[in-house]
Amino acid sequence: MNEVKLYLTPLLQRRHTLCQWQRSLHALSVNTFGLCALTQVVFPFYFFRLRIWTASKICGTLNMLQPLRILFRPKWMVSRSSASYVSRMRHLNKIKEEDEACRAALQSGNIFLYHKLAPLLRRTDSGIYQLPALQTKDVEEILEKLGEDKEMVKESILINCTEQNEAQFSFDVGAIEQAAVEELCRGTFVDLRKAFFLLRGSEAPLVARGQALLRWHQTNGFCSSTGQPTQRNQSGSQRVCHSSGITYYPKMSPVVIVLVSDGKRCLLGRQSTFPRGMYSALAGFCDIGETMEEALRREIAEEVGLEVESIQYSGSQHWPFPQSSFMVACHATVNPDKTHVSVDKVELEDARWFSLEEVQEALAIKAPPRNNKGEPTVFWVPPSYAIANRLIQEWANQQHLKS
Ligand SMILES: NC(=O)C1=CN([C@@H]2O[C@H](COP(=O)(O)OP(=O)(O)OC[C@H]3O[C@@H](n4cnc5c(N)ncnc54)[C@H](O)[C@@H]3O)[C@@H](O)[C@H]2O)C=CC1
Repeated sequence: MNEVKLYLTPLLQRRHTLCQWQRSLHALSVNTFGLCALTQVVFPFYFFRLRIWTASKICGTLNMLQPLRILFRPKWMVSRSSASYVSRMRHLNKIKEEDEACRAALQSGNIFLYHKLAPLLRRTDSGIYQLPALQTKDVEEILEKLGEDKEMVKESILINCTEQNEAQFSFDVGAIEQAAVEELCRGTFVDLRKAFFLLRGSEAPLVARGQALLRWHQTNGFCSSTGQPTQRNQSGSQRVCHSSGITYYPKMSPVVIVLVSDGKRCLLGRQSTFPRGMYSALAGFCDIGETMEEALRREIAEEVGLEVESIQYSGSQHWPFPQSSFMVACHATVNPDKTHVSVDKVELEDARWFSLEEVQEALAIKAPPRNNKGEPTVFWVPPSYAIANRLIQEWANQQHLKS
């Protein structure tokens, strides 16, 4: 039930980003070259290479003159100085692995506060919500002011590091009175689902990552083999049971999410727990030992009784609700002569084919109109931060280019 709430207020605007156009052109180029063979998956290597090619088409011919080696690099490696990226990743890895280095990094690092897994947000004068990054000494001061042991700050969990190599940590103050911390920090602890709507850019994935790590530590305090307490390393990248020697690492459950098309329409489904009128791409957890392609084909067969003919990788996303999932997003096609949908009513309330016009209308909705009970009254799709939205947007762009 909670899961549905994240879709209630789609505040963020959908943007036709360069990436989306690149992906659309990429998809079109794949079709043009007749590469819709059975079970075709575009691996990240090939995918990124084509993305760079399509970006060059859009931006003019200049990029085409880049040295060939650039063509084999992902986009983020092209747009950034690789030296700074490499040094940042090496620095991050060092503080992740070495306790002493991590303790030193914490002294000058940034800390994001959570209260019982709800992140602290601060509203700026211009009404924008931000994730306040506190310094370690600030957090120590807050703890002391509230009569707590300032050493508690050492329980912070490493999340990432900034472009300036400053380490970023998450720290849960759930044992302390919420209002007192909010007052001292001039902020509010907000449920993560709401925070996802309020934050912009890279702050949403960052806050989700911080929460996912805190949640994992809070629920993995004991060894499942011996029942003994597990001990974390300084960065929080692992927990060890010294009795059995077992090391535990934070985990994500792989989920495949797929937008099925018959060439002209796309298939969307809804669960009974979704808000009224909302349809999404079909998703399902991978079974152990399955490949992504096997999971995708199985889920589509189980949920809607269709056989997938071709698969095209689109992208991925860490999804923190209700617990960490690793969403692998794909487009898939079915034979246009075999499109009869038979819905598994245990899994889905409904699934049906939608035309480009219907999808475009749904994508244009910022916030669905509601009846007097507050229920949406039209067909709408998940908000832009969900990878389902990206798949639907990509499909619509591709259809638009085809027509
Ligand atoms: N980011 C996005 O755009 C979207 C994300 N999702 C996410 O994808 C995931 C899967 O979607 P649904 O299948 O609709 O979810 P669901 O929550 O309806 O789960 C379906 C079934 O999978 C099983 N299950 C639950 N947790 C599992 C786990 N960790 N490993 C293996 N099996 C598990 C349970 O039997 C459950 O009934 C959910 O976490 C959902 O939040 C779904 C749609 C869009």
